[in-house]
This record gives sequence, structure tokens and C-alpha cells, in this order.
Amino acid sequence: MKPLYAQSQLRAMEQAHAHDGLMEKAGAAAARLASSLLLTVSGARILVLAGPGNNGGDALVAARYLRQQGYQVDVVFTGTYASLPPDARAAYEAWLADGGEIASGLPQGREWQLIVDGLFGIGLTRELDALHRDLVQQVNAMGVPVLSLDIPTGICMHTGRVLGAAVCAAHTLTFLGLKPGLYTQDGPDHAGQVYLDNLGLNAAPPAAGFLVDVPPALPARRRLNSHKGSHGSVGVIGGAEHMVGAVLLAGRAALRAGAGRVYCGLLAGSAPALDQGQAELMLRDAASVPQFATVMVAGPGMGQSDTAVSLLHSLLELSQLLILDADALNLLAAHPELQAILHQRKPGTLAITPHPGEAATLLHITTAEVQADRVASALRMAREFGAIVVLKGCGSVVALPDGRWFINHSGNPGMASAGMGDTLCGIIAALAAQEMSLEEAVLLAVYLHGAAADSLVAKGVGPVGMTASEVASEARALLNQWRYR
Ligand SMILES: NC(=O)C1=CN([C@@H]2O[C@H](COP(=O)(O)OP(=O)(O)OC[C@H]3O[C@@H](n4cnc5c(N)ncnc54)[C@H](O)[C@@H]3O)[C@@H](O)[C@H]2O)[C@@H](O)CC1
Ligand SMILES: Nc1ncnc2c1ncn2[C@@H]1O[C@H](COP(=O)(O)OP(=O)(O)O)[C@@H](O)[C@H]1O
Ligand SMILES: [K+]
Repeated sequence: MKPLYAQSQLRAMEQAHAHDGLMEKAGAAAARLASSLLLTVSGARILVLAGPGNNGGDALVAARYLRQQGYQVDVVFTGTYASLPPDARAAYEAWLADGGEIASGLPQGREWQLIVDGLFGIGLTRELDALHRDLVQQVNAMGVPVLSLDIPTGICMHTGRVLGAAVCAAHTLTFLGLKPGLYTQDGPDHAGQVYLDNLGLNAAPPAAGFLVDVPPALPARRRLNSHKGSHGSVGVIGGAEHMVGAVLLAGRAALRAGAGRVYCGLLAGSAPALDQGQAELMLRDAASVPQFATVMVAGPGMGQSDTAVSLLHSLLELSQLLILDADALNLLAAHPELQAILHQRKPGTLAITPHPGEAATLLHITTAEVQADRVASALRMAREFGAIVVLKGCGSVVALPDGRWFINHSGNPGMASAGMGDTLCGIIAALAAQEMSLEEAVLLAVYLHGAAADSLVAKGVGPVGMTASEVASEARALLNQWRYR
């Protein structure tokens, strides 16, 4: 896991090292990366975009180093000299003193092999104005690789949201520490490959959150002398008429992630007595399932019938570890009396896995408002529902009631297909059944789920057409590889 920082923490780091030449180091690092990216292009021409603040200063330093290395460098500066912050002003003067020139608009009739984006960094506080929006759109239309400094211009460092328009970079060199906006929402689509340069600062403050980019804690190795009862029992309730598959997908995923036994309770009157594709699943009357299970999942395809409400009600009052998804979340949103029970539960025994639409229903806001700040939305749900929360989507956010949060770094758009969420809750339940805490199970399951999808893409199974069942099988392969090899 890697630390993620808030703007205030990055500012404090900058201030504590105000006399350490950080901008010079940042610009030099940018020039090094730029020239390594251009290695195969001799005599390359580089466009450097410098904005009105210190991000622009970094770019001007990089421009100077690149010019000294023999590149042809065109600088476009969008600020005003008089309002530049001191370090950036010094960088501006040094560029001119070195013989560099400054243009205020894009030079015509030139072709560049690389663009360095130093328009805005972590100081972007509002939507881009018309001038910058226009420039960003022109840059994106050029089809030239872009190296963004600190964060792609136009991306909000906290939320990953596009503020009006944003640069689509192939590479982002980020300074001092990683920013959450690089890893969730629209950040990953704009940042390309991310490189971190800590500018020589080795002591960093405590993280605001964490990026989960390696497998977190794994379940213990199995004792040779173990039996099916040693690996827990998962129960899954849901599957109203026409939605039976959701429960079967969750149950099958739980088997593949190692649960000793899996029971499924289907609400549909026409439900099968056997899963023809997975005879190991034990199909029972939904109301009876909790008595067999150490960990329960409720919600996949559950519908919102009175039966569903009363099943959920009784489940919330039981002490088992519980994972709620899909319709269970919609029911929770619609029935305040169900929410009231949540706070009587033992801490750490409930997880909820909303996608942004379900999160909006739970929080009584719009999906756009949820997405405007995914970390804040996930933390709010964690607090209000006393639950471990997975806010799914690109850069899934895991938030805990005590205020800790994580952004998951695995996964890809091949996962945007029906059944993926059912698979995720089956995996969470199976890991929790194998004696992990629910918090550990959630963190591992979210990473594993995405890593399995990434592994399938690497093998050519996706992103197009990758199925949730395939992800469950690949998750099994990875879990075995991580734990036993
Ligand atoms: N100060 C330092 O010691 C260091 C700063 N660094 C760089 O400095 C950056 C942060 O610099 P700043 O705080 O100056 O911020 P930025 O350079 O990101 O931009 C801030 C400037 O843009 C203006 N602005 C914000 N939103 C705007 C909008 N939508 N339209 C038009 N103007 C807008 C602000 O009023 C301000 O003038 C970092 O991202 C990093 O690149 C690094 O060099 C590390 C060291
Ligand atoms: N673009 C994406 N990048 C990464 N993960 C994604 C992406 N799209 C979907 N996912 C993941 O796939 C799963 C989809 O869950 P959900 O929307 O509940 O699907 P369903 O209800 O159809 O099963 C979530 O874990 C989500 O994080
Ligand atoms: K930038």
C-alpha cells in the first residue's frame, strides 16, 4: 500500500522545505523523465505549457534543462509575470536569461514530439476558464504524448473530477506524494502512467488514505488437518423472480474464494432446487439459510417485496458477519426502521458494497453528487451506517467508520458488466468466512477482484466480453498463487 496525501499535507511539506530548491528539483526530474521518454527521437521538439502558478514554475525549470540538453523547446506561458509566485518568477527569469523565449498562445505550423503540461497542479481550485479549456482541448486533439507535471491539468487532486476540461496525459510525474485524484473517478483515464518523485524528502507526514496496489493481508495457510467446517460457511440470500442468477454468481464466487460450504436462499417462487452449473451449492429456503452460515450476503437480485424486507430485518438482528449489496441497499434506503438496527450491531460486522447509484439512494443525493467526491461519500456512508463501505467503480473506495480510507488500484473497464458486483460480495464473504476480519476480507476481496480482471485482460480475455464467472475463477488462481507459491 502507498500513502495518499491531502492538499494541506503537500503544502505543509512544501513549506517545511521552502529553501531546499524543490521547484528546481521538480523541473530537473521532469526534464530527466522527458528526455528518457524521447530517447528514440533525435533533435526532438518539445512544447512546454506553463501556467500562472508554481506548476508553471516547474515547467519553466524543465524547459530550461531540456533546452540545455539540445532539444528545441517552445514555451507557452498563460499567466502574468507580475503575479507569479516567487519560485516560479525565478524560474521564468532563468528561462529568459538562458535565451529561452515565451509565447502567450500556441505557435502555429510546428510539430512536437512531446508536450509537457505544467498549466495547473494541486492549486487548481475551480473549473478551467475559457482560455485554458480551449488550450487543453487543442492539446488533447494533437495526438502528441503528454507528460503532465504533478497532476494532469484540469483534474481535481482530491476527487479525480474533471474541472471543465482536463489534459489526457500518457505520463504523469507527480511530486512529493501521491494524490487521491490520480487514482479514482476520471483521474486514471487522464494520468496515464504515474511516476512519483519525492524531491529528496524522506520524512513524510502520516497518510490521509492509502492506495491498495499490492495484495493486502491474505488468509492464513490451511492446516493439513482441516475439513470443510474449518473454512467457514457462507449464506447468500436474494434471487427474486428473474434474478436468480445474481445469488448463484455470488455463491459460486464464494466457493472459488475458498468458503468451506455455501448455502443459497432464493426468493423466486420458480427457483430451481439445484444449481445445474454448480452442484456444490446448497439451495435452501431463504429464511433458513442464516442458521447454517457464519457469514451472510444479502441483496443480489433480492427485489423489494415484503418478504425481502422481513428477511433483511431478521438478518440485521443476527450477529453473523453481514455483507449487503444491491437491493438490500435499496431496502435500507427506503426503510428507516432497518437503518435504526444497524447501529445496534457490533462494530466491524457489517459491510455494504454500493455502486454510485446505490450510494446516491442511500445518501438521498444524486449520483453526480456521490461521484463529485467519492472518498467523502464513502466516508459519510461508513459513518451514517456504521459499516465498512466499498464505493465501487473506477478506483473503488473502501471507507471505515473510524475515518480511514483506501483507494483500490486494480481493475479495469472489462468489469463494467452485469454480475461483477455479485461476484465481489461472494468473494468478500468467503474470505471473511476463512477467519479474516471483515475489514481485511473487504480490502483483499476488492483488490483481488480487480487483479483477477487485470490478469484476464493480460491473457486476452477482456476487457471486451469478460464475464463475472471468469473473474471468479481467475481470482481463485491468484489467491492460490499469492498464498501457496
Ligand atoms: N511551492 C513549492 O515549493 C513547490 C511547488 N510545486 C508545484 O507547484 C504546484 C502548486 O502550485 P500552486 O499552488 O501555485 O498552484 P498551481 O500552479 O496548480 O495553480 C495555481 C494558480 O492557478 C490559479 N487558478 C486556480 N484555478 C484556476 C482556474 N480554474 N483558472 C485559472 N486560474 C486558476 C490560482 O489562482 C493560482 O494562481 C504543484 O502542483 C507542483 O507542481 C512543486 O514544484 C514542488 C515544490
Ligand atoms: N471501469 C471500471 N474500472 C474498475 N472497476 C470497475 C469498473 N467498472 C466496474 N468495476 C467493478 O465491477 C464491479 C461492478 O459491480 P456492480 O456495478 O454492482 O455490478 P452488478 O450489480 O451488475 O453485479 C464493482 O466491483 C466495480 O468496482
Ligand atoms: K499539470
